[in-house]
Amino acid sequence: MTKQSVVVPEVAVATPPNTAALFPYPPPRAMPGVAVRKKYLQAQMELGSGLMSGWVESMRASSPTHAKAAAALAAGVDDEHAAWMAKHPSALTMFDQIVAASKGKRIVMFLDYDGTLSPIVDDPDAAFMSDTMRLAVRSVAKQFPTAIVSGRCRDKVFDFVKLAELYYAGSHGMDIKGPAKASRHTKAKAKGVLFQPASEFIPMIQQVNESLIEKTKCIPGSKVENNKFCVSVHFRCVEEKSWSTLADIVKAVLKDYPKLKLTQGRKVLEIRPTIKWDKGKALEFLLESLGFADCSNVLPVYIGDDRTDEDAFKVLRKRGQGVGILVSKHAKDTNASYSLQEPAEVMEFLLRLVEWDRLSKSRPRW
Ligand SMILES: O=P(O)(O)OC[C@H]1O[C@H](O[C@H]2O[C@H](CO)[C@@H](O)[C@H](O)[C@H]2O)[C@H](O)[C@@H](O)[C@@H]1O
Repeated sequence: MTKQSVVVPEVAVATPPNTAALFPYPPPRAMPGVAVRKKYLQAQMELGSGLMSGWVESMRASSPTHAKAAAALAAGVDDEHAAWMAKHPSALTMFDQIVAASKGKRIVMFLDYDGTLSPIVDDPDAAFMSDTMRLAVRSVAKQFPTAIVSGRCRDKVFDFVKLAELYYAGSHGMDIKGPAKASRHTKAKAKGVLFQPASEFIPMIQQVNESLIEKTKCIPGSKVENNKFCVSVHFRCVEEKSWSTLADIVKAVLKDYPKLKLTQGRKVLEIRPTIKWDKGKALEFLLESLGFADCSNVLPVYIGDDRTDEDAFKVLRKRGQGVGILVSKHAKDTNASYSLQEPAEVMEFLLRLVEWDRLSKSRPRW
């Protein structure tokens, strides 16, 4: 399988069955105010404008647990949230409509890790998944081909999930591997799949990682994480007054590496190769590997909580196919159609899906 063989289909956006009356697909944009503000912040980040205030504002916005977000909520953003929920209804409430859309189709599950299968915690090395969540994911993988799509490096996310029957796309999709253990979904060609479109960047990422470790030592609470094809600089435990200094340091290091770019996740700055590859491309690659390129009889379900998951939600919109579910307690501009509040709800959704599939005798089997 080569990178060239991955085709981004230019299909018209269609409406999945049984959902149109309730909410349009693709879903309407979230509140204009939020969308405009996010576009402004994104533009600043993408242009590398040097407007450090923009970076810091974006860093502040990177987690809605921030005191200002809480204050905004208290100040009556409830209506805004209700409006957002109407546009991105709970995947649990809309469960029947979601499964109705899968009639005659094979479901393929894509699951982000941090914030989706495990709760967000201060220490990235302690983001463990519960045993009950692991059992739920294992049950899902028995019924449907299932992939974990994470910003973490593949080995690390595997160490957390510990399920050999899954597909893994680590480093924001830049490191894809098929199941190590056979399952009834494992076709010979899909099992062997291994794709690393950014291998040439490994030495550069290693250099940047070392340089960042050295240069961020002066910022208490910061943490640099080597994710093999990308690097994460965490600021969750950094005092807010030091955020702009941290952003300055990261940007100064990156000046010497024009082939790397800076993006942002939940209280983390992410350094990635400038190649056109992301979680959305990984989703398409995996569907193709599973034999679903240009197929209408597949329903990809993608669940994620972060900005990087938006690339996958966008792909689903573009295909006019599939279900994007954002994990968030707060209103966010998103391309997902549905929402779930937290990992506990993700688990409930997965278990309902498994139960529903078991009881649906007429479902296509692998
Ligand atoms: O794509 P994901 O699986 O969601 O990975 C994205 C990043 O997740 C991790 O960081 C996030 O979770 C940490 C643990 O809860 C939290 O401390 C941190 O603030 C979050 O940003 C991971 O450590 C990063 O390397 C991933 O890029």
